[in-house]
Amino acid sequence: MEVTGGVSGVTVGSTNPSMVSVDEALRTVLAVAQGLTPVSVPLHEALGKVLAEDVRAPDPLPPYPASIKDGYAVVVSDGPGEYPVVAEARAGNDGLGVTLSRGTVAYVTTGGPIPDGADAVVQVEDTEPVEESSLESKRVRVLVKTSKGTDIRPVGCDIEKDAVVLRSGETVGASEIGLLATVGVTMVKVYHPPTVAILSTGDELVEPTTKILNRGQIRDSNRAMILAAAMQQHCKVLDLGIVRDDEEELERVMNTAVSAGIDILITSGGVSMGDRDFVKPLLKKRGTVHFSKVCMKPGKPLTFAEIIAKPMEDVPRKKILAFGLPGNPVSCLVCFNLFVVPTIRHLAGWANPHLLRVQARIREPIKTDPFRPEFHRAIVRWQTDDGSGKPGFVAESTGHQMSSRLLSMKSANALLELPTTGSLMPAGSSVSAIIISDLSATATTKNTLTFDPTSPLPANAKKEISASDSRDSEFKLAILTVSDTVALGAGPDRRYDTSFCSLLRYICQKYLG
Ligand SMILES: Nc1nc2c(c(=O)[nH]1)N[C@H]1C(S)=C(S)[C@@H](COP(=O)(O)OP(=O)(O)OC[C@H]3O[C@@H](n4cnc5c(N)ncnc54)[C@H](O)[C@@H]3O)O[C@H]1N2
Ligand code: MOO
Repeated sequence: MEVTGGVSGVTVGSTNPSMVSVDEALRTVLAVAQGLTPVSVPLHEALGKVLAEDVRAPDPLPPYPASIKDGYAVVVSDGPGEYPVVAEARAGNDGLGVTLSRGTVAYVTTGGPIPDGADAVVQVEDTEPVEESSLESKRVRVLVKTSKGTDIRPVGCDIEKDAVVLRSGETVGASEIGLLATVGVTMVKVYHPPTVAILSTGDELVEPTTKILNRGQIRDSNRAMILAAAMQQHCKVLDLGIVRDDEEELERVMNTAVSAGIDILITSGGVSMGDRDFVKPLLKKRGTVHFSKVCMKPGKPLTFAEIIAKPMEDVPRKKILAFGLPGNPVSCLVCFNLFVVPTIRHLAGWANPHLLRVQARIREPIKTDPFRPEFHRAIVRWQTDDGSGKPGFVAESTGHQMSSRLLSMKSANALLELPTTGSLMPAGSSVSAIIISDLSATATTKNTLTFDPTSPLPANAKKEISASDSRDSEFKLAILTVSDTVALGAGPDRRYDTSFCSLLRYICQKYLG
C-alpha cells in the first residue's frame, strides 16, 4: 500500500492546451491552499484532528514502581520459605509508606505500589496460604526462587517524565486521546478542518422533499451528497441551497458565502459550455480561475479558483478556495474525492494529504477510454486468493459508468485509475486503486458479511450476518472504569487508553460496520 504523492499514476498530458492533467490540477490546488490557524480545544474535540504542537508527559508512568501481577512483594535474597504478610498494597495507595524488611512479604495487586525494601513480586500461583495463619497474623509460603525486578514495572517504564508522547502533525485517534488523558493534557492545540459552503445551480433542480416532479424537474442530489461528504471529512458545512441559472442570483449567494468566513466554496453544475453556465464567469469576476478543464473521465469541466474575501468586521481578509464541480452527480462526487478531500486535509494540517492507493486485480474485463484517464468506480476487497494464487485486493466494477448514474458510486470504495489505451483490459489485470472510503467496510460481500474462515473467531460467530441486520440493530455500549486508584484520583483513567480503545474500535468496526 502507498499514500501517493499525486492522484494519477497514469498521467497523460492533455493534448488540449486549456485542459490540465489530473496531477497538474491537484498540484495547483495544493499550492494555492494554505494551512489554517491552529486552535486550542478540549480533549474530546481533538478526535480526528491534527495536532499543532508536541505533547510531553509532565510525570512518569507508572509514577511509582508497580506490580505486574497479583501476588506478594518479596525481598529476593530471602528465597523460598514461609513469611508473615506485613502489609497489603492494593492498586490505590495502601502500600505507600510501608517498608518491607527481610523475612517479611506484602500482598500486592496488579498495578499496586511496591513497598520500599521489596525488590520482586512472586505471583499468587507460586505461593500457598499457610493454613493455621489468622487474619491478624497472616502468613504465606513462597514456593519459588525469584530474581531482582521480577514482575515490577519501574518508574517511567511506560512513559518517561518529559518524553514527547505525541508530535505536531499526528492525527488524534482513540489511542492518542488515551495518551493525552494519561499525561493529563486536557486542552490541546489542533488544526480545525475548514468550513465549507455548498450550493447547487440549475433551473431543473427541486428540493429532495418534492413528491411529484413536473416535466423538466429533477431532485437536487448533489447538495445533500456533498454536504455529507464534507461532514465525513469533519468539516463545518454551510448549506446555501439551490440557486437558479441566473447570474445576479448566483452572484448574490456567492457574495453572502464569501463574507460568511468560509474557507471553501463548492458549487455544482453550470461549469460546462451551456449559455447559462454562469459559475466560471462569476469566479473569474471575483478572483483568479486557475483551471477550468481537467483531462479526466468523469469530471472534465472541473473548475478551480481562488477568491480573496475583503476584511469584514470580525472576519479578516482571507483566501477562499472555490471548486466548481460538474453537475453530473458522479462527476461531482469523483471530483470532490480527488481534489476537495486532499485540499481539506491540507488545510486541516495533514502532513500527507493524498489519498491512499493500493494495487488491485480487476475481476472482470474493463474497456478503457482512448483520450481521458478514467476513474472507474469499484468495490475493492482483500481476498485470500486474488486470482494469482496469492492474497491481494480484487476490484469489482460497480457497473455502467455513465457520469449521471449515481448508482455506479453506491458502495464504491475505490476509483480505479485506468490508462488511456482505448483497449480491453483483461480480467486479472493489476491496476492502481485510489481508496475513497473506509476499506474495513468491505468485509461486506454483496448483501452479506462473510467471515474469513481462517480468522480466529469462535465457531458460533462464523455465520453470515446480513449487512442490514448489523446496520439496523441498535447497539448501546456503556463504559465504566473500576479502579480504586482512579477513584482516589491517584492514577489515570484508562477508559481512554490505547489498548482498550483499540479493542472497542475493533469490536465496533467488526460488528457494526
Ligand atoms: N458542449 C459540451 N457540453 C458538455 C460538455 C462539453 O465539454 N461540451 N461537457 C459535459 C460534461 S463532461 C459534463 S460533466 C457536464 C457538466 O455540466 P455542468 O457542470 O455545466 O452541469 P449542468 O449542465 O448544470 O448539469 C449536468 C447534468 O447534471 C444534472 N445535475 C446538475 N446539478 C445537479 C444536482 N444538483 N443534482 C442532480 N443532478 C444535477 C443536470 O440535470 C444535468 O443532467 O456537461 C457536459 N456537457
Ligand atoms: O466529464 Mo463529464 O464529468 O463526462 O460527465
